[in-house]
Amino acid sequence: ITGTGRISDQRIDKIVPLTTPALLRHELPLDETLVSAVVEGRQAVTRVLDRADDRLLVVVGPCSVHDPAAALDYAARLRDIAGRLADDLLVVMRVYFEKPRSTVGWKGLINDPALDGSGDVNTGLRTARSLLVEVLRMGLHVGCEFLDPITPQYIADTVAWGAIGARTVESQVHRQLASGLSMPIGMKNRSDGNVATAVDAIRAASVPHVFPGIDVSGAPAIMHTRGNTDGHVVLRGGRGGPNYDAAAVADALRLLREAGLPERLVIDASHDNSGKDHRRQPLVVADVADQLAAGQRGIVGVMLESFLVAGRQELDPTRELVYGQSVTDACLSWDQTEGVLTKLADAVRARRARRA
Ligand SMILES: C[C@@H](OP(=O)(O)O)C(=O)O
Ligand SMILES: [Mn+2]
Repeated sequence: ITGTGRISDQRIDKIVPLTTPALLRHELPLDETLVSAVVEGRQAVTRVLDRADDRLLVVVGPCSVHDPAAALDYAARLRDIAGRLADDLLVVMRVYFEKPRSTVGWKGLINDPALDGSGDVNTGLRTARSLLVEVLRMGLHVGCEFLDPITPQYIADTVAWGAIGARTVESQVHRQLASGLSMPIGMKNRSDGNVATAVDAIRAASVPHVFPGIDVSGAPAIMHTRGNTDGHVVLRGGRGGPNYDAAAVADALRLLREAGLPERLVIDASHDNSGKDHRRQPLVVADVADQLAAGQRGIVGVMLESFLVAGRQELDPTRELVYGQSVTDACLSWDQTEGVLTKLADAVRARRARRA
C-alpha cells in the first residue's frame, strides 16, 4: 500500500489492541442458569409488549453507570422491590454504559472507565460485562442503550431489553444494528421530539439487513440479519416539550396504526419529558398512572432514571464524587423511586380491574 504515511491515519494518534468478544465472554461466561434467565427476560418483555401479559414494563435505574459498586448496591434494592411488585410490574434495570453526547462529555464506562479521558476500553468492556453478569446473578433483567455498533458482540447476550437513543434513532447504522439484536428494542423519538422517525426506525429494523461488522473472534464479517419485530416507540419528549400526555400518546399510537405497526409504546418519564429535572419525573408518572387507570392499554411500559442519591453531579477530577449519584442526567433518589414504582403498580391493578 503506497504512500500511506502521507494519506492515512493523519488524525489517528495511536491504535491499541482490543480484546475480542470471544475472549471476554470466555473470561466472563454466562452459565446455563443465567442464559435461561436472559432468554426468559426477553420473552417476558415481548409478552408485555404484545399485551399477552397485562403488567407494565418498567425500565429503571441510573442514567449511566460510573461506579459498579454503587450500581450493585442499587441493584440489590431494586431486586427486592421488583419481587414485591412482580404481579403488576416487569422490572428491567437500566445498566447503561454508552452515553451519546449532544456535543462532548464523558461517553460512559465502556469508553472511559477511569472517568479521565484515558479511554481504556479493554478495562471498560471487562468492567461492564462483569457488572452485567453480577446484576443477572442477583435475579434482575438488564436494559442497555446500544450506541457503538461492535459493542453488542461483547455484552448483548446479557441484555433483555435494549434502546436506540434519540440521537441515533434516524441512523441507518443503528436501525440495521437493531435488526440483528436478540432482544426487544425501544426506539426513542428524535431529540427534536419527532416521533415519526422512531416509527420509521421500527419499520427499518423489522426487516433483514446486510452490513459489515465483526464476528465473535473480532474478525471483520458481513452480518446478514433476520429483522427484529419487537421494536417499539419510547416517548422521551423533545426540544418542543414533553410528549407523555394523553394527546401525545394518542398521536403516537395513531402514527403506529397508520404504519401498520402494533399500537404500543413506552413512556420515558425523564429526559425532555421531565426537562431533565428529576423532581418532575413523579409528575410525569402521575399523569401516566392516570392514563393507565383510565384503561389506556397502548402504554406498555415506563422508563425512570433513578439512583441512590437524587440529582446529578459534575465529573470534576478535583472533587471526590458523591457515592450513588448520577454523573450524567439527574435521577430520582431511591426513596422517591420506591414511591413511584408503587404508584405504577397501583395503576396497573386499576387498569386490570376495568377489564374484569
Ligand atoms: C441517552 C438518554 O436517552 P435519550 O436518547 O432519550 O436522550 C438516556 O437514556 O440516558
Ligand atoms: Mn439519561
